[in-house]
Amino acid sequence: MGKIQAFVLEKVKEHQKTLDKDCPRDYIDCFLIKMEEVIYKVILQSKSLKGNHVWAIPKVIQKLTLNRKVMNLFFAGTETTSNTLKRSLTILSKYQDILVKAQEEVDRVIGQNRCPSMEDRSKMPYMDAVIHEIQRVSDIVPLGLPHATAQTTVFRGYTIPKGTTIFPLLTSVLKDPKYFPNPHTFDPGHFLDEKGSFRKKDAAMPFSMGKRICLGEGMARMEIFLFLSSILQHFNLKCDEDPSNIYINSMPNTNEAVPHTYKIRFMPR
Ligand code: HEM
Repeated sequence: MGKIQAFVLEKVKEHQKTLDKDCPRDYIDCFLIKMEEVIYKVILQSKSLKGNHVWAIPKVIQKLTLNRKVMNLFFAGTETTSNTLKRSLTILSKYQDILVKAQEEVDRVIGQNRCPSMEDRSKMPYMDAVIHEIQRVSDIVPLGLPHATAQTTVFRGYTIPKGTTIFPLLTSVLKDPKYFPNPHTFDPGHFLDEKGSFRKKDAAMPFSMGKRICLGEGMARMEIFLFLSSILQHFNLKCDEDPSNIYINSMPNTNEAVPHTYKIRFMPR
């Protein structure tokens, strides 16, 4: 944790040194520009103030907040995607028939002579279905993130007082047999219609829903598609375990959906 914090601090310092206000490069630059604007305003408004004016600067714009926000993005954006990719490799090593079918689609749409791009996704319904099903069975944020009721709310006859902490259990939807006939089986067919076209399902919500839906959904979907397509384009996946001994559910007693670990060999195709 300390190491990541030090890394983030160093990055913020680097950004400060090389900041060009007319050409912000990323989130840190935009935050620093806004912070300066606000600090300048505070100083102008309070010429009579002496010493440290930090207390007068809204908390949401202080450097401490920037460090925390970058840390949040770091955790929210790395562990989630890498966890999903780890699970993808395990699942596809277990289900070799599905791996081969996805590779056939990669070969047909992308071929071997160029890198996958996001434009390919709409032409790859099987791969799309495989990825949606990986995210559904993996269910990596089973409890969702805690929210609170903004006002007293009546839900299915229960009165929930204002300010009550709510955990929107994503598992209850992702594994709901009403929407997914074999909820505990890995089956890309959950997301395909009779013609083999991709079939969207509202109940597939690994990124949650509503106003606070995952901020990185688009980025995560892009990363997972590009990583997996590139891997399948160039490699077969082999695990030394017998497929019946490869477990795709989370480790028991881990609330953060920690996957089982296997050694998987990447064999050039
Ligand atoms: C497979 C990948 C990912 C999954 C499954 C995932 C899932 C989630 C879930 C379930 C939430 C809670 C939403 C809620 O409060 O109801 C969330 C929030 C969030 N995620 Fe992700 N996430 C992923 C990747 C990412 C990436 C790549 C980023 C950024 C680079 C990111 C940034 C965030 C942020 C900032 C929030 C908080 C949003 C807010 O409170 O308004 N996530 N994510």
